[in-house]
Amino acid sequence: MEITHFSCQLPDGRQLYDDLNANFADDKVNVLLGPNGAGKTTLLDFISTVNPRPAENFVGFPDFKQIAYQLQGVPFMAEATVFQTFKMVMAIENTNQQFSIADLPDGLTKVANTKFGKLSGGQKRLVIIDIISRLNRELYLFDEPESGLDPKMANRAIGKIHELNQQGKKVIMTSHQFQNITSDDYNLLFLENGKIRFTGTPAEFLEDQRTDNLVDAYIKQDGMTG
Ligand SMILES: Nc1ncnc2c1ncn2[C@@H]1O[C@H](COP(=O)(O)OP(=O)(O)OP(=O)(O)O)[C@@H](O)[C@H]1O
Repeated sequence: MEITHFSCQLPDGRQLYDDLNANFADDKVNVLLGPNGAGKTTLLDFISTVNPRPAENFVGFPDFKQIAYQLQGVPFMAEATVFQTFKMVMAIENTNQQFSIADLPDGLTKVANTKFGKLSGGQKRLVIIDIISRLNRELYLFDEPESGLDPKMANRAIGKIHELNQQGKKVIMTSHQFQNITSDDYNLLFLENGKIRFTGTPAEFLEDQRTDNLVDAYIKQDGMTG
């Protein structure tokens, strides 16, 4: 999957993307990094076709029916319980699986009968990530999946995303909490001032910025064009 020579201006005239080129690895979890307002979420909107996706600039991405997208917002009914929400999605997906409370992931069984609207922000995010991970798609997009999660749950969310990729699914996520993303199974793409400024593994990012700390590497990269 690649984006080639993509430019886009915002309605107020700001140049959000300026001849942007990006290469996404199929066999790694792609992590879009970059400062607030750089355009990470909007890029996921284009990839997912929430925003119309120009075919000449977006090459090798699956059709929207083959994409699952975890938006930052909350897509489920406030009045349905967690268990009903899972059951409903499984029924729509036509998986023909029997789904019981015991099938809910750790951390959600105790709120199985709580209404979705009454969950905490982090619990809502956990439900969304778990449900999305159960869908059968070619490409999964996650927008700041660890945001608002406690460290244990954040690790679990990242673990699920990593597992999807290990099962052969393509994954692109955005993140501001990448300190624990250190293995070669990740492909970092640093977006800033309209272009992808760096692409490579965490180890390559550290080497590029001559440091042994990913946050330092991020700040140094940000300082180069910011
Ligand atoms: N349809 C739109 N109309 C006007 N401005 C828009 C539109 N879509 C995006 N923007 C602007 O584009 C910029 C990039 O937004 P985006 O949400 O993609 O950034 P981001 O990198 O995901 O930021 P963050 O890390 O803070 O979530 C913002 O300044 C936003 O206001």
